[in-house]
Amino acid sequence: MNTNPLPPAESYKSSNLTWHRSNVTREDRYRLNGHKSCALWLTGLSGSGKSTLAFALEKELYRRGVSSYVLDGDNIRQGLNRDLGFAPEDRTENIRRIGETSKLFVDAGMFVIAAFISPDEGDRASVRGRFAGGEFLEVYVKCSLQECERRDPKGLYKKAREGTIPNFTGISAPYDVPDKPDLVIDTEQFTLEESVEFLLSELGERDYLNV
Ligand SMILES: Nc1ncnc2c1ncn2[C@@H]1O[C@H](COP(=O)(O)OS(=O)(=O)O)[C@@H](OP(=O)(O)O)[C@H]1O
Ligand SMILES: Nc1ncnc2c1ncn2[C@@H]1O[C@H](COP(=O)(O)OP(=O)(O)O)[C@@H](O)[C@H]1O
Repeated sequence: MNTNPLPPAESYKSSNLTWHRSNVTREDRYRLNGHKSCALWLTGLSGSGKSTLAFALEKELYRRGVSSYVLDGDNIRQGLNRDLGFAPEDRTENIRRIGETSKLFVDAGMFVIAAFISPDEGDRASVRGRFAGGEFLEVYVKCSLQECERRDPKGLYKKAREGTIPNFTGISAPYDVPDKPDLVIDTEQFTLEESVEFLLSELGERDYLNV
């Protein structure tokens, strides 16, 4: 199994590096956990339902004895990525770091549920490129801008319309609708429970939930 696609060497700031292999294989970790691992990458507008869906799915996986962990934009930006803002280059670095973090979780044999707007198709493709086939599923959390703005769970759209939040995705910054997502969850069509059930059944059918 190809577990380590490496980024191009010219992108490293350091030289004279050696890759150290673990004595524990991916298959060892799968056997220990009783399931495989995968990154579920949730992308969508603010208010589309990424966080709600991510944490509901995490809870259901937990109930089924499956190890998973949510990486959520709002949370990560208060810790690991607190040095980053919302300019395009900051978003790119945000997504790159989360892609690398997600890869560590998958290497460790866990499911990672990454909930980030991740508006740029190129940034999302770069993350996908860091994973071996089958280790990464892009999930488009689909919801119209109109409905996201109606929900406005944090009052951010209102502020963005008033001009107090610059570079706000969907209002004053772009969102690239995924071209070929692996899965689509339309949160205007399906309830939260239906969406979680759908994701669980997809993981089951794709044979991730056993060894
Ligand atoms: N300018 C601007 N644009 C978009 N979002 C903003 C902005 N400022 C703050 N927020 C809050 O930050 C959350 C998005 O962070 P992400 O790390 O997911 O963004 S990105 O992927 O780097 O585009 C986003 O969370 P979600 O609403 O859960 O998507 C907002 O709560
Ligand atoms: N079918 C649905 N799936 C997920 N969230 C929904 C759904 N219907 C309504 N909502 C609501 O939409 C809002 C989505 O907010 P949130 O999960 O923070 O989105 P995001 O993380 O994409 O910004 C929440 O208030 C949630 O209760």
